[in-house]
Amino acid sequence: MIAVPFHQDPRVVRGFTHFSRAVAVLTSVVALILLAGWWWNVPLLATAAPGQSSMTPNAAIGFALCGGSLLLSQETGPLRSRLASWLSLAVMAVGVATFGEYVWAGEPGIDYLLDDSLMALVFVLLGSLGLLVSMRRWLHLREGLAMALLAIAMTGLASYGIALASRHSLLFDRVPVYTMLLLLAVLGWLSSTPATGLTRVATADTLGGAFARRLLLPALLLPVLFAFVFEVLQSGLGLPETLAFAFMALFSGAAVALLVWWVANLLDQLERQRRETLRLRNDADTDTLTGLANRRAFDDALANLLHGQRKHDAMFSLLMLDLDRFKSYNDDFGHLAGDEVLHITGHLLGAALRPSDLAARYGGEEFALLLPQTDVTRADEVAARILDAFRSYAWPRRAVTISIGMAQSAAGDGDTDLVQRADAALYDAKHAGRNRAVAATAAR
Ligand SMILES: Nc1nc2c(ncn2[C@@H]2O[C@H](COP(=O)(O)OP(=O)(O)OP(=O)(O)O)[C@@H](O)[C@H]2O)c(=O)[nH]1
Repeated sequence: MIAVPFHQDPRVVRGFTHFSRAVAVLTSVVALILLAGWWWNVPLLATAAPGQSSMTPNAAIGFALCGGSLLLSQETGPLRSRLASWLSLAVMAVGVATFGEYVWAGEPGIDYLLDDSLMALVFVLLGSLGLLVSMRRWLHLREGLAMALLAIAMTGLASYGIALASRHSLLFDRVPVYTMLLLLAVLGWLSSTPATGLTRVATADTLGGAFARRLLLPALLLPVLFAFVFEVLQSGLGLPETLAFAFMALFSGAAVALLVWWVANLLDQLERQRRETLRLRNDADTDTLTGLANRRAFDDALANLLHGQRKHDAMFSLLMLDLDRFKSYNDDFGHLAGDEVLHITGHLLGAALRPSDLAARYGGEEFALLLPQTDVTRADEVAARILDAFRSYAWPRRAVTISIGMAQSAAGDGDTDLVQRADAALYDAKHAGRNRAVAATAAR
């Protein structure tokens, strides 16, 4: 399979970068506010969420450093990226210190995310992720770290869903603020390199990109919803466990079906848009009388093939074709009859070609064929087929013939060289008596 490069949507890439910066600022500011609240013992600021205990310094410092590192990692310049790496190292140090406190201090002098050791792990992972992103190293490892952190944050959020449904204290204390900061920080790090790794698909200007942008967030929220619904069924409504499971299975199925329906709807909408765009583009590139490509489309295709010839030595052939004594046909039978001949010519040329070839109306009663990866010997066979098709066609008024000039592309061809060679060969075909094909090399 040919490797086709990824195409990013620049607006989406900018959006991801702005999101990442906003996350960096938000994380730092929230963490600093909570740290100030803890320092001056302001209950309102120190409290992570109503009714929950305060966010203590380790977590606040860790998130503040993480936000700073995320902000600096997006700036260019070796000094800033080195500073970003150091800040991420400091985040790891917060994790290690937290773990030390947990193991050796005996009493937890710190607050915790899910519990002490898990919070320590979170900061070690978060710091490692930041360090690797800042250094632009080991893509797969850092994405593995991001996924692990995302799983921790999602577990926290799911537990929040359960707590919300049962209205009792949270499964993991102080989940909302910590978990939201963690979730934002991970998404912020992933978005900070929008053109690499997993994020690359979400910023692509393709169908896959559109899906990823619309569906990833709802998919991430599903576990929270599931946990919430299950708890409502069991504790809120007091259903027996079996019944709660049965309803849950029903709910999961319905949720997945809804997601599939959403995907199908999106696919349908995007496909219809794509077809309409193709139709408009096709209309703009098509000659209405003959149904062949118009001059503009021919010029584009020729430029592409010439580019391929220069870059990759990809040879192709050009055929210039001109109806014989068409003026007298018009004079004898009228312009409309002449138009009919042009229309039939479009059919005959289109039928003689492979899907990869291009037949165009070059202008008036002159046509051009582009045959990729075809040398002049093969082009001669195509020309013979076209001449035969013209000879054997049951023309309505009188037989119509066509003359053909052929030329093969060559290294060093400029923009007009090939057309000039094929035109010269066509001129020779006319002068040799018409109703024939002449190759450019023979013509010269
Ligand atoms: N009906 C019709 N005629 C066209 C169209 N475009 C160009 N023509 C006619 O095509 C004729 C071309 O004539 P010439 O260039 O003198 O060449 P020819 O009579 O085909 O003679 P040779 O090319 O030497 O064989 C002119 O009479 C144009 O009016 C078109 O869209 N419809």
